[in-house]
Amino acid sequence: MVLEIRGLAHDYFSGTALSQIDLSLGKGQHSLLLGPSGSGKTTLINLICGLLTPQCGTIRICGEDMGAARGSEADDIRRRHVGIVFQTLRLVSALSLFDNLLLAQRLQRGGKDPATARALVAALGIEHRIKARPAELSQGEAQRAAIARALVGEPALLVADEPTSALDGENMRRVADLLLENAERTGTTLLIATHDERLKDVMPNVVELTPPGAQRRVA
Ligand SMILES: Nc1ncnc2c1ncn2[C@@H]1O[C@H](COP(=O)(O)OP(=O)(O)OP(=O)(O)O)[C@@H](O)[C@H]1O
Repeated sequence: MVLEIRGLAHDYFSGTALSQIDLSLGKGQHSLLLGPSGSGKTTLINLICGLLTPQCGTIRICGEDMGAARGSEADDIRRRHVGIVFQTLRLVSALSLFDNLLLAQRLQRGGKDPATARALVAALGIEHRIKARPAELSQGEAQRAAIARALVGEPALLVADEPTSALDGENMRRVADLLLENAERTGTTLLIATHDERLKDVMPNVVELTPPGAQRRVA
């Protein structure tokens, strides 16, 4: 299994954010993590990425125990196995699009592979913008750059946080297709966290997340 979550729960001082989450995704499987605002999507992503420590339950990524990992150990598991498309994209503003990709490769793989990075930007239709800085990109180009940055290290698991909520129907479809096509091309397992119900039409495998207390389906 690329991602295996069992009995995961998380409380903040303000109350319970997640309770009894079970989720398994194998290589190349894709799933939508669908839930309204406050249902715990970001909390779950942060737990999967090792940015939060689980209070209860287990998280394994490619067989490695992310839930028990601490600090640099969690960073290391994330770097080796997980690509993340953040809602706010988080490209490095001082670097060109291409240098953002080479930096991500170096951090994730310990070396650069310009040919792979170039092939990816070509596949995403932004090859002509590789020298541009993030501020010079359109919103759609920046979004594709963020997808390229997340995929360029060839992660086993790609996690995308609300990649489409701000987009109109046509662009929602484009971004979803880009994520799916590129994840399929690289054999990457894909988890999209969103409250955007429109994505149900594109990704049939849905894990519903509702504010704590409700039942979740095990994928
Ligand atoms: N750092 C925190 N401290 C206390 N409570 C928090 C914290 N982060 C989130 N929460 C609470 O936990 C619950 C789940 O929040 P979370 O951000 O995971 O939900 P979400 O589904 O990602 O929401 P949104 O779609 O609005 O981003 C909410 O009730 C939220 O108020």
